[in-house]
Amino acid sequence: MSKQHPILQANDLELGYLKGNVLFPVARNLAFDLYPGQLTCLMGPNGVGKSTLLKAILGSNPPIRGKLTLNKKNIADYAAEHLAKQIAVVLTDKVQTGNMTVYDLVCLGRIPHTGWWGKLAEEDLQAVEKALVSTKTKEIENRKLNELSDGQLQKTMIARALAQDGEVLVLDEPTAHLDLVNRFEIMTLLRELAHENSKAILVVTHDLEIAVETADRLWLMTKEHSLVTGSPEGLMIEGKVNLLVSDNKWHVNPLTGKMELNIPLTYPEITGPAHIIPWIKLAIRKSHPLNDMDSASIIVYRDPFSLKLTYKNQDYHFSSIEKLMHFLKYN
Ligand SMILES: Nc1ncnc2c1ncn2[C@@H]1O[C@H](COP(=O)(O)OP(=O)(O)OP(=O)(O)O)[C@@H](O)[C@H]1O
Repeated sequence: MSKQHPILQANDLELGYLKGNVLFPVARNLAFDLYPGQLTCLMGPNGVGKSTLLKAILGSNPPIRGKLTLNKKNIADYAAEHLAKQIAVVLTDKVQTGNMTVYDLVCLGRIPHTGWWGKLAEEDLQAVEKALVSTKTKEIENRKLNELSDGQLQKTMIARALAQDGEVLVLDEPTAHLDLVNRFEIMTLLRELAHENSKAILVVTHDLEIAVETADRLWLMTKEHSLVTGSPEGLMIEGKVNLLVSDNKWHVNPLTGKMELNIPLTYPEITGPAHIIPWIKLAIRKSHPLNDMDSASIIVYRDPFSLKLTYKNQDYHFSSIEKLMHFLKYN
């Protein structure tokens, strides 16, 4: 637990949209603390109100009721230009500035300090340089934005937000269009930035596995329970990550952190290397398993790989997991 004080705090928060005099409520009873030096991931099903919460934090959709403070002062009481110096944001929209270079875009992060037409002073140039170096975009600073891969563009957007040099960094699904390695890289980079630069970083993501691996805290947002917060490890141990799964067809496996179908199933006794057993269980789940599997047993042999299934007092040998799956499916 951080010894630092929370920078952003909410209590009894209610969020929604006013259209004329009609209120469309989205979420209520939200309470949270966001700490500097930590990476926090906000997760929840589509439409639950994550972007609405980000808009409230950014001051663009004020709460219907409740308290939302930045450094103990109501967000609603900040002038827009002052809030922009404190909170930097990376949204999902693609930037339409193809002809601009990485360096130019990162310089735009200084606008809250210099104004649109302001000249960059020495301190601004230093902030830009630091942002380029810490996001590892220095080596591509002269590249045009329309020549970048999605991963490079996302790092550049993060560099721009960092150059802004606020205490809080808010990102809406920064890994949505990225491949697996880049998703881990971006989240690891955000974790490093939070820890090394003492930033409070709040990321909306749907990627449970990566969030569990990289975040210091998770905020789980659901219609029924508003916001449940804690360390990923604690929420896994208590089974609370299952709050993300509203459908009773699925659950999060507490051993692997992965989503699994809820098939009531007893597995055969499986003997073999620990890292192979979950994959054999997955193969069994996908193969419409035989009756009485609990009385069966499977032994896994290595070098060369093979499997022995003992079922109803008969032994069956398979040289691959696919052959075992075929047997389970068609016998
Ligand atoms: N400008 C708006 N006016 C009225 N209702 C809105 C507005 N923007 C969003 N909503 C509604 O508020 C609810 C929450 O939307 P929000 O975009 O915050 O969800 P989300 O959790 O970010 O979803 P997703 O994971 O799909 O991005 C939805 O029912 C949505 O239709």
